[in-house]
Parts: sequence; structure tokens; C-alpha cells
Amino acid sequence: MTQRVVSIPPLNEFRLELDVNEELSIRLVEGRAELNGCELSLEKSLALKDELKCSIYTWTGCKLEITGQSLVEYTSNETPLITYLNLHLAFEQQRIKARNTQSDFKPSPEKPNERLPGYVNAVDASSSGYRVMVIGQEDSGKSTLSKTLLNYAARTGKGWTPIFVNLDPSDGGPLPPGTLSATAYSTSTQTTSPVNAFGSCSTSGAALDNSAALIPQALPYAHASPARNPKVYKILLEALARRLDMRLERDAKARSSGVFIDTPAAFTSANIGSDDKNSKYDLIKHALHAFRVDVLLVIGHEKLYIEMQRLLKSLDANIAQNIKILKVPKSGGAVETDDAYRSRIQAAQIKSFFYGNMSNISDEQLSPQSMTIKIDNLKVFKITEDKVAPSSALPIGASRVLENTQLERVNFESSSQLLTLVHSLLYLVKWPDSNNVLNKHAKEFEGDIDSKDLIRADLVGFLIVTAIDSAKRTITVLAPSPGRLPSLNAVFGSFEWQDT
Ligand SMILES: Nc1ncnc2c1ncn2[C@@H]1O[C@H](COP(=O)(O)OP(=O)(O)OP(=O)(O)O)[C@@H](O)[C@H]1O
Repeated sequence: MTQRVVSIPPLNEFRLELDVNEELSIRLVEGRAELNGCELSLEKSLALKDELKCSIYTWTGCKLEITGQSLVEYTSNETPLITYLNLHLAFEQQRIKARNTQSDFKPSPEKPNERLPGYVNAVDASSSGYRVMVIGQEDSGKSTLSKTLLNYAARTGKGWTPIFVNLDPSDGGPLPPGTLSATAYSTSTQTTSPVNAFGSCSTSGAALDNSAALIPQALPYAHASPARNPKVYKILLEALARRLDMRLERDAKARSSGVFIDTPAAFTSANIGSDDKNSKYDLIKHALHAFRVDVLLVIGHEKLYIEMQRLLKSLDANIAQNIKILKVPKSGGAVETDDAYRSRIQAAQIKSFFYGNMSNISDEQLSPQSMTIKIDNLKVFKITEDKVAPSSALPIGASRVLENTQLERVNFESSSQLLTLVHSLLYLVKWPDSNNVLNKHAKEFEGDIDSKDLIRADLVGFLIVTAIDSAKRTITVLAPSPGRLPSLNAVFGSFEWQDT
């Protein structure tokens, strides 16, 4: 293996891109350096893998010992890190201010589930850290910026527990893909692989890599892009925002620590999410409103920045006056990826949830359990794709009649429907009042469920369907651990995984 020592001058970043099957070990031998805002420990080797593309930044200069081969390696002095640091300092001031004004605030004691319909927000903005949402085009560096700001907040030593909201279902964050989640971080998280870029959650077994066990609040969307079913996506986004509010009401530390929201590139497509062709950027409006965003960071896109300023003028004045829009330069290091790369990372994320990180034997490995259950014990619903044509495709003057989006119940009597389940990732859900939900629509829709019922569902686990025996009426699934399944109700969409 080739070993070399690279000197990085102060205020420079060393960028590297790993190709398929390439691994690289880096060791900080002199000075100080950080990876996505998380400091590297002196003399400790880090194994970078799974096609990671990243940059190691140094404020004061450093030397790195590198072992192994990578596709691309270079040092650059053009870095947006100073802008990132300035943003962090502004957010830090707000966190301190919020903590100092918090003593008078008393959360209300209502029960969480009774509050969901028509919930009125009781969180006092002056005692809250900023809620920051990052938008930008595909591969513009949204996740990298969110993670750097999250790591800076977590590493200040002031005990902050910032919340990371992942609205990008193509990348599950600490969970398998297809989920929308909110997770509190108490320590900074090192990125050694894009598979566990935001750490691993505790439900997957022992904490992997160096992250503390994370306990996300999550909801299942089961597709990679909001464009697949914007109605369901918006319902889930709103439900997540309400749950986050309920949590922050009771958690003063997290409330002052602030919220960082990473978004999918589909947010910047003006026409996704609305049936009215005159209403643009509906997903952004929806998220600004639901999460009561204070700061909107637009990554390196002049036109989008101008359009966001226009959008702000079209919002309700009470909401618009509290939102600051800031333009952030795009890093020259951000790498364009393709669909094949994304599919590989998604498959690896699903695999790592069940098996742990297999690419390095020194990492934690998990032992999932294969189990066979009676088909008729399960109720499985498909989050369908929104097949309705956009209104721009209708004849002039015609308008669309919108129906409630249903979650289609899989009919186990039909073998073609059963077969669609093989290799699917199932998201196990639990309703506080399961019987009500399952019976409510039974007559009218042959057992389908209104997507609004997902608002009250808890995501309690994941399964992979490995085989179906329609003669014996059994289904074989892979579960993360042995024992009783947490629920026998599941939803699924377009994510599949099989051992290759
Ligand atoms: N400064 C940098 N140096 C090297 N690689 C970088 C840098 N910034 C970002 N990258 C890499 O570029 C790719 C795209 O960045 P990132 O995932 O942050 O973008 P994104 O906008 O969140 O992408 P998506 O649109 O898929 O959500 C990632 O592989 C990331 O690791």
C-alpha cells in the first residue's frame, strides 16, 4: 500500500474522492484538522470507505499520513469554511440568548396525541435557537453544510443538543432511506462513509463507528423523491414538524440548541408539490411554514436566491417577517454523483441497518434474524405513486378533482400483488388506536387507509421480505433482532434490497 505524508497549509482543505472498492486510511500526525466540522484526533487512524467524497479542513495547518489509493486527491485554498464558521457564530449567539431567556417558559402539559389535530404552537421563539433550513440543487453540498453546522454546535462544549431534521428520503440520515426523521445530537459525528454519514441509530443495534446511539423520531414515506407522491410527503412533513414542536416544548436544552433541516433537491423544482401551476415552490413554502424556519440558507444559486426573496413576499406577513434568507457559496469540492451511486449507497444503508458495517472487520457487526410468519397475520399497505397528471397537462380551462390519497392494502389473495412484496423494505408502523384506523375505511375502500392516518402512526421498525410461499401462506422476513415483531402493520413503497 502506498503511504505518504501530505502537508496542508492553514485555511486550506484537502479533498479526496474514493472510487468503488477503494479504501483509505488517514492519520493526523501534526497540527489540527476537521472533517465536516468534526475534529480529527491526533495519531488516530480513520478508515474512509464506501466511495466517500470529502474534504479535510485545517485552520492552522496540519500533516496527514495517508495509506491507500484514491481516485482524486488535491489541496484547495478556495473553501466556504469561513462563511460556515460565521454562520455558526451567529447561530451560537442565538443559542446563548435563548438559553438565557428560557427560565420563565413553562410548557403546557397536554397529552401529545390529543394535540395533533389543529395543534397550536406554544413554543416561544425568543427562547429557541434558530431553525435553519438548507436548500440547493442536487449535489450542491446541502448535507455537508447541515452536518458541518450540526457538528460545530455539538462540539462547542456547552452541552447543546441540536436537532437534525432530514427531509431527504433518498438518504435516510441515521435510518434506512425512505424515512423523514428528526434526531438530537449531543456529540459531533465523524464521517468515514456516506452510508453512516449521520451516525447509526440505536434501534439498529450497537452504535456503529464513533457516534453515540441516536434515537430518531421518524415517519415512513418509502420513496426516494417527494415528487413520487407530494401529497403524502407534505402530510408526513407536517406531522414531523408537529412532533418536533411537542418534543421541543418539553426539552429546554434541545430548544435553545436549534434545528438544522436538510432538504432534497426536489425542493428547488418550482412545480413539484402543487396542483396550481401559478403556485411555485410549494414544498419550500410548506416546510417554511410547518417548521417555522428562521433562517433559509440557499447554496450558491443566484436565481434560486432571488426567487426565494420573491417567495417570501408572497407568504403571510407574520411568517415572512421572521425569515432571513442568506446565500451561501457552493464548495468547489462538492461532487456530482449519479443515480447508480445513489442506489449503491441506499442499498448499503439498508444493509448496514440490518448487518452493521461489513466492509471493515474491526467495525461492529450485527446479527439479523430470519423469521417466517403467517401472511394473514400481517397487514401491508402500499404508499402508491401519485399517478394523476399535473394540471399543466389538462386541457385549457379544465381543473383537477383531487381525491384523498389512499394507502393501498395489499391483497394477499392475489399472487401478483403478493409477489410485489418480495425484496421490499417494509416499514413497521403502529397506531395508538390501530383498530379504529384499520376499520375506519374498511367498507368504502376495501381496507385501504387514508394517507392522513399516517400522521398518527409511529414508525417502530424495519423488515426485508426475503421469500413468500403462497401455497403455505407464509412470508419470510429479515428482522434486525429475534423476538416478537413490534407491529404487524407495515407500509412499503419503492425501496428493495437483496443480498448479492
Ligand atoms: N468540500 C468538499 N470536498 C469534497 N467533497 C465534497 C465537499 N463538499 C461536498 N462534497 C461531496 O459532494 C457530494 C455532494 O455533497 P452533499 O451530499 O453534501 O450534497 P447534497 O446537496 O446534500 O446532495 P443531494 O442533492 O444528493 O441531497 C457528497 O459526496 C459530498 O461528500
